[in-house]
Amino acid sequence: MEKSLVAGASLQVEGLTVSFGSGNHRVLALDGLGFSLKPGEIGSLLGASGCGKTTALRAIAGFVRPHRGRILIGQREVVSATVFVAPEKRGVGVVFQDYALFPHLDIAGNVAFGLRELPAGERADRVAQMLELVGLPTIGRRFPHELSGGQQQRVALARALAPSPSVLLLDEPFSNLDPDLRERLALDLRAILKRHGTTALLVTHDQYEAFALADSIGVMEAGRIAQWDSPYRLYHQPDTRQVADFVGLGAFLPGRVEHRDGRSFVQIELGTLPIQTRADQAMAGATANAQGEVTVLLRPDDVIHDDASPLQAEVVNKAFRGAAFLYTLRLPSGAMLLALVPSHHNHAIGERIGIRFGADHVVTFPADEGSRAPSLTGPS
Ligand SMILES: Nc1ncnc2c1ncn2[C@@H]1O[C@H](COP(=O)(O)OP(=O)(O)OP(=O)(O)O)[C@@H](O)[C@H]1O
Repeated sequence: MEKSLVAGASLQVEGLTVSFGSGNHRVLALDGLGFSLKPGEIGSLLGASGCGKTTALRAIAGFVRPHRGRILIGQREVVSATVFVAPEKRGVGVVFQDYALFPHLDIAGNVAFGLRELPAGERADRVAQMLELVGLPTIGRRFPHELSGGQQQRVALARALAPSPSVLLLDEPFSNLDPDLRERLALDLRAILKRHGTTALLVTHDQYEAFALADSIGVMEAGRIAQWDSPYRLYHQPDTRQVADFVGLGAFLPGRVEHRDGRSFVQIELGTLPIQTRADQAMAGATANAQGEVTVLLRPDDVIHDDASPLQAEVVNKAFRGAAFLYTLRLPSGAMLLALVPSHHNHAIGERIGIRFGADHVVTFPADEGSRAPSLTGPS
């Protein structure tokens, strides 16, 4: 029977500041970074290259000494103005990008590496338990070079989990794997971490990896958190245009906020969109200029294909996504839009199709300045 497993601890990071170099060559890698994870929660730091993700992870692990800030693991302060606990005393496990398995040790030897204090019998039980947990119960006698990349990644995870770390840190653990395997392993890893009750922090620049794995995601910009939220809210309610740009696909269209009969609306080329929630209303109020002009974010799933709609858009491009097509559409004004349409609606490039707005929320940002054209966003 499976032994009861130790749940993770909370992780609290406050005002973490790290810089490298000096004088003109000084780089501020972390600029007052703050966030927290509850015991058993999986968080992710997501951001473009150079935004400070790896430095954050290394500071939590204890490989980098911050200039300012505090880190608490559970109730224990591991970093403050007067405290610096050595990496090996923090109870933190790390899974690196390249797995870093020991080539001369077999798989059981690798997983047993952090268990030297346990008596041999208990150690063997724990290794078996961990290999079972990651779905590789029979490979203990093989060597790392005899395993696939995905299997090596699971062994690295088993090794990191074996000493029951209070917090597990994962540094782009899937980046060496092919894209199909990545998302599947991210989902498997989430199930394993949840079963184990491990608090974990993943750093990645791949939003789909973060979406598949994390309960909460912090989008980082220039060494700080731009928005810390659930994957759903980051996608549907981004606080800033930069976050909207970084997370998910979409289009930015010009709009105008109007008020009638005590209700607010946004007028865009797709029609008049009622602003339903107080949060959306507050955002529209805060972002509109004196003329009421705003920029409206439209995700591909906000745009519905409807043959009966009077608004027609031209198919400019299409990408088959299995269950759906991602269409790039040109509106009569010339503005571009993305639409996710069930794949039995197979339209040719150049065809005109009816569309309408189909979301229950409206996300607005300050209006584009001058000649800046409406644009598409997202990695694709
Ligand atoms: N040891 C170092 N010495 C000098 N500068 C460093 C050092 N480590 C990181 N930096 C700089 O600090 C900034 C943040 O780097 P970091 O590696 O944390 O970013 P990242 O978001 O993890 O990027 P990537 O996704 O490319 O790994 C970058 O400008 C980087 O060049």
